[in-house]
Amino acid sequence: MSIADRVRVKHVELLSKRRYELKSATFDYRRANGEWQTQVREVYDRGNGAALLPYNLTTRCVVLVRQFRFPAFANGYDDLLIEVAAGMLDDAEPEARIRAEAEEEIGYRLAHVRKVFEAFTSPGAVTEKLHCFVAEYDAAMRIGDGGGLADEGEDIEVLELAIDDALAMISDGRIVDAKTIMLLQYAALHLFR
Ligand SMILES: Nc1nc2c(ncn2[C@@H]2O[C@H](COP(=O)(O)OP(=O)(O)O[C@H]3O[C@H](CO)[C@@H](O)[C@H](O)[C@@H]3O)[C@@H](O)[C@H]2O)c(=O)[nH]1
Ligand SMILES: [Mg+2]
Repeated sequence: MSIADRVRVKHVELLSKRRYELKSATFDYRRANGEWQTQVREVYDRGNGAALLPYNLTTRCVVLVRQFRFPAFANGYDDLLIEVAAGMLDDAEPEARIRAEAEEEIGYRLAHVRKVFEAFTSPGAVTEKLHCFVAEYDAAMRIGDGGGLADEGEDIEVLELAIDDALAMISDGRIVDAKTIMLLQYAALHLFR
């Protein structure tokens, strides 16, 4: 099913373009009752991304990262964020990008990675679609310390946590990142039983 016949884009204005693009779109939308309504929406386009939860069924552990996120800090979160490893695609294929991020951010060279779902992370304002992966890992796959690219400002700590502890950290507010919550809950439902 297409909804293209319900949308007529009339005007798109570029508001800002430094590293990424912020636009304002004016469009007509045909409402459920058939009436056309003009709307204006700001749209932030940073491209798409990929995220990964490595898991080990024998040790019942997962690998996460901890890093500073200025937008969360600006919104009152006074701590480093605990997240899954993730990166922006920069036009690469999601699987290739997430394998590279796993090496850069957590220092693991993974064997099989498996996409489990795609998710729009903030569809009212941001175009981003996130490709979410899981992968089995073990100690033999560790090839380095991870940590990210210091010259891009990354300063990433690698955390290996028991899945039960990570799930408890969602409940008590120590994990507040959406993609991380989604992947941990996926793991609880489908991987660790
Ligand atoms: N100079 C500059 N650097 C930026 C800016 N925005 C991001 N960066 C830098 O660009 C790099 C992007 O690193 P990635 O690992 O590719 O991306 P990410 O920030 O981890 O993104 C992941 O998480 C985001 C938040 O959940 C997701 O939005 C994204 O899709 C991806 O999953 C980081 O070094 C980051 O600091 C900016 O406006 N200016
Ligand atoms: Mg990243």
